[in-house]
Amino acid sequence: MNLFDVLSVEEAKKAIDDYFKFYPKSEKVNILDSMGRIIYEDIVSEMNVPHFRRSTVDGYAVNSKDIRGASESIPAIMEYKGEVLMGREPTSSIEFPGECIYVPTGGMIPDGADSVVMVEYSEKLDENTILINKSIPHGENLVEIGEDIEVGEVIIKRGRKLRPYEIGVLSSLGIMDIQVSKRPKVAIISTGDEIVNPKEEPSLGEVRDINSYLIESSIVEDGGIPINYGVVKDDIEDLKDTVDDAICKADIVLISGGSSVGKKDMTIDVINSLGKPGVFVHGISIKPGKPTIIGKVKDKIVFGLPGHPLSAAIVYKVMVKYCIDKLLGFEEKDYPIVCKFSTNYHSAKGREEYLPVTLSQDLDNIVATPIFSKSGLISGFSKADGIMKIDKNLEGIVEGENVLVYKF
Ligand SMILES: Nc1nc2c(c(=O)[nH]1)N[C@H]1C(S)=C(S)[C@@H](COP(=O)(O)OP(=O)(O)OC[C@H]3O[C@@H](n4cnc5c(N)ncnc54)[C@H](O)[C@@H]3O)O[C@H]1N2
Ligand code: MOO
Repeated sequence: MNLFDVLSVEEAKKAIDDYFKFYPKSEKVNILDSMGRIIYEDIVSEMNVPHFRRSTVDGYAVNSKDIRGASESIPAIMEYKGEVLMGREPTSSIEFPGECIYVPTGGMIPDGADSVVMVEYSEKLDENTILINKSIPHGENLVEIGEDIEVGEVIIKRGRKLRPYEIGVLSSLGIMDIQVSKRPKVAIISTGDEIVNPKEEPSLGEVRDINSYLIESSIVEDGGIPINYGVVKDDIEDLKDTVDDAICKADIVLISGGSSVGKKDMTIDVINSLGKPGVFVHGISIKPGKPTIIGKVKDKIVFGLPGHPLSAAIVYKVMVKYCIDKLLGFEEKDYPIVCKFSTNYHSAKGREEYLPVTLSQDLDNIVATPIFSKSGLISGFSKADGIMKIDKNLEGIVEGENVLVYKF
């Protein structure tokens, strides 16, 4: 890899777009299994919600003209025409002038009424007479037909990540099954003679596998299905067989470690040996994560992630998630928060830098404080509240400057 040949993040994404057309696939799920999934098609309402006029209070349904000017000293005298039962159609309407009907919260408004006076502003004079001592405008305390959702309205747009609110909307429309994007399968292979299963006690020179756990969890968080191959030692034939198998089973293949220039760094050779065009990116101007590899084999995208855990995590977030989102048909709208930076910081000009930060609140601002961590260490991210992106054209940030932080 030549430092002068590395691509910017945007150029690397453009290269991915040139080599791949990702098409989301869909499957049908029950709405209770759809939390966090990406909806595959627009949901158009076939009905009005509510489909009848509904009271939002316990009170008397009236024609607002009848109680115009009513007050405690001069109440409106109304004829009581009975009550609406919950969940039932009213058995009568009200006539103008002078009639009212009792309606419970959520009850259907009888014809002839245009508003509901809360029961607190009424007094029962006798079995047939109600005094109303408050004037309210037309439309007060009721929900009109279609006020929530109108027939023909696109109520959930394709590509939205489903939250409890959308699932509530779907149930209000009686839609119990929906098409969502299929979860992309993402294979993760950790490489390195020194990497041992975390259940084992590492000898001197060995380290426990972090990356396949870190990346598997990230894949789950982002809506993919992880296929974890665990650790493969630095044997080119073993690695080729494992990557070949992963290419058949997964939509995206991640190989962690072996992306740099050491004599056992064999990711490039493995990708190139399995099919054309092979590797098309080696090196991205990003910190951490520079020695990233991206290739294409049998129409599948294969990433060589740098072995350092923080580098692998950043490259996953910036590049791999980009592909997962495309396979899901999801465009994340991520709104960073504006924070004051707590110190002076010299950044790597020419490389887009990602810096973990902790957040705190002073009198006027949210303050972002960097966590100085080497990319080979893991604990930095677990202490961080978010991550800050420093533009590749900046030489640094000065204390008190506004910065944008993406919360974890
Ligand atoms: N001469 C150069 N050396 C290095 C360069 C360079 O440009 N020239 N780049 C450095 C950078 S930056 C990074 S990042 C790393 C990337 O290295 P590799 O992708 O080849 O990864 P390894 O050498 O296999 O591992 C690096 C480091 O990370 C540890 N590691 C690997 N996998 C795991 C895992 N699954 N769990 C926990 N830790 C893991 C590994 O033990 C090494 O310590 O190269 C620099 N070198
Ligand atoms: O790119 Mo390395 O990922 O800086 O540590």
